[in-house]
Amino acid sequence: MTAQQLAQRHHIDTILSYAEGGQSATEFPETELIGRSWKRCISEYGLDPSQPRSARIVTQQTLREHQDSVDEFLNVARAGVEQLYGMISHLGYVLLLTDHRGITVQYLGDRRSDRRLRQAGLYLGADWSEQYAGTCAVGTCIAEHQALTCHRVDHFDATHISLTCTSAPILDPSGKLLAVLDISALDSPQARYSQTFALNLTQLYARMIEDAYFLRRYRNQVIFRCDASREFVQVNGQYLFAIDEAGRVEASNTAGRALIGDMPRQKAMGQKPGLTQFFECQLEDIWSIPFDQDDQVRAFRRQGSGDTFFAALIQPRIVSPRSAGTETFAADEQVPGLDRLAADDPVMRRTLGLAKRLRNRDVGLLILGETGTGKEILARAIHESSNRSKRSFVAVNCAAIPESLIESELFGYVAGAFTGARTKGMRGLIQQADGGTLFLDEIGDMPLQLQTRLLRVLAEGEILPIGADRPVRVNCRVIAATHQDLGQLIERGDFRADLYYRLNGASLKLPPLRQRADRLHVIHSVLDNLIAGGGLSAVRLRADAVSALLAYDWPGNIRQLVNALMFAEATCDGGEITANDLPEECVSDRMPPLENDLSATGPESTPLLNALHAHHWNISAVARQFGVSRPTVYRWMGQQGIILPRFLGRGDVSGR
Ligand SMILES: Nc1ncnc2c1ncn2[C@@H]1O[C@H](COP(=O)(O)OP(=O)(O)OP(=O)(O)O)[C@@H](O)[C@H]1O
Repeated sequence: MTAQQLAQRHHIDTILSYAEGGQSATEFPETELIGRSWKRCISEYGLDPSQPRSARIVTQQTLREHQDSVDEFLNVARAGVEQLYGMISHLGYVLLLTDHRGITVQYLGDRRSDRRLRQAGLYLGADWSEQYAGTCAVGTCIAEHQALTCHRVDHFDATHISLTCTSAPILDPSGKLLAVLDISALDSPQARYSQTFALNLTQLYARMIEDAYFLRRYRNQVIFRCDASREFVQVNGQYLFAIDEAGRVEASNTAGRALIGDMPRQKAMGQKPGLTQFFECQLEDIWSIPFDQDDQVRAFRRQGSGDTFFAALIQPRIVSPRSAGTETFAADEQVPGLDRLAADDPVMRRTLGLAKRLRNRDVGLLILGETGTGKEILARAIHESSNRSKRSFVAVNCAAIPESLIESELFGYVAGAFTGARTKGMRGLIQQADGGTLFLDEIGDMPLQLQTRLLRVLAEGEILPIGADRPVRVNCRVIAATHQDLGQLIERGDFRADLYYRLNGASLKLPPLRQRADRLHVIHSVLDNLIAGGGLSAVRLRADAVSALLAYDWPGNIRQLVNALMFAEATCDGGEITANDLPEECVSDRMPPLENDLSATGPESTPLLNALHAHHWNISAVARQFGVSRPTVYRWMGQQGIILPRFLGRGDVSGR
């Protein structure tokens, strides 16, 4: 008896003993999956391990029928199959592609070993169904819907125990098994782990072929392709969804189905899941992804988990009348002044989309966001991209003007209106914004009685300067902003609900920097702006600095980022900012104290006054010195009775 015959005899004994329960399934075979298959072979298919079967090759006629049933798929799979074979042929592997019944419909192997391969069933037309061939990679993959390696003695049939075979399933867009990709070798090392790489490679190619087929099947529909990696989404995005014009998912690849759940079941129940159910987005967010531009990737946050996914749209090859309807949404106008404020953060995109649509309408806009998130920058950008851009943008910080002066500042006064008034009177800030935009920052700090007057301006389009007997018509667009919860202020009776509704024609949310998916873009654009504006010399950020900036929490948002970059530029050497050059709080694990954690009134009034003097009443510089926002400094000043010199009509100043 040859060594091979001995090994086969031993294998038959092992399986017979297993069938009789002589060996426990945990000892042999090595994996549960193979054990299940052996059981099926014996009890379901009635295969006899002592009767090894030669390979079954179907007739030419039958083969053609099997090939014809997957003709379109074979055309798509060809390139992937040839590429994979190019990688493995020199290692002694052959490649089989079978249909869902296990019939080999495509085969690539070494002609020099033709006879041996044919004998082993590694050949075109071979039947690798579990029912016929017993436990084997293809058959067991079909039965279990799972990729696996069937290594040597894992095979049921003793004639196969020198083979190592690895298979992965390929599913159609509805999740049904379409084909099996297999790579097999006539001889292999004993150790099963020698095939780990084969398993990974086969799974990778099975997925690529499956995706290529999906793209082919849905080539006339818009495909929403997404991935957790921004860089990979366009080359190899994992998740594919064919969508209709309402953003409903018609079909998805295996990964996509796993991501959004059991689609076939939902479909059977007559529900077509919409992408807006799975991502925190509106339909416009999806259709605003441009098809034909370099930067055609957008970030989306998953509902619930908040995980970020990056998405691109693949344009249909033929624009059907149905998908042509999407053009109403795709008309995502480019407005450079607004577009430059964000890259692919979903909240920012929605905010900017709304800002674009409303920039030339006279609805009140309310910008909401933590301190330093760029509320004033956004208001300016809206003004500059609107048809009011030729006229003034007047910014009023309601927290910065002492309550006693805010009325005259806003409404102006006529000559001789009150003692101390300028002899010629003064045009108020509202009037200065005539034809342009009035930006009311920190609107939550506006005194109640002035809220009433402001409401009248908004409702009637006219103001009554102090001391005037006739109102003056003004036509200004009002944009208000706050970091406060106006709802709470209204409940406490500190803010008028009617003014709130008048100001809040639409609210534009600015997310905190730490939540923005486009933080990298913000960091570079802030740096570029500072350099272009002459505020910084031309420095570059080293990778460790970028990592630290991306990881930090930014309680002071973009303003704090501006300060951190200015600090780093002043301390760095050789035109390169490293992590070591950043302010300590940005690189330490310790969270910097939040502004609110600082004492309510800030430093003692002497240090505050000293700082104001030292910085010539430059509030931004004082805010930087204490590491807080400008409104906080104004709040401290208000609490300590310190008034800006220009409000006192003097060159220098002290407390009240
Ligand atoms: N997109 C951006 N690109 C570059 N710099 C920005 C951007 N957004 C904001 N900044 C900078 O961040 C700082 C804070 O911006 P801004 O004053 O608009 O914030 P804010 O939300 O109005 O602050 P506050 O609530 O304190 O009034 C400014 O120096 C501004 O120039």
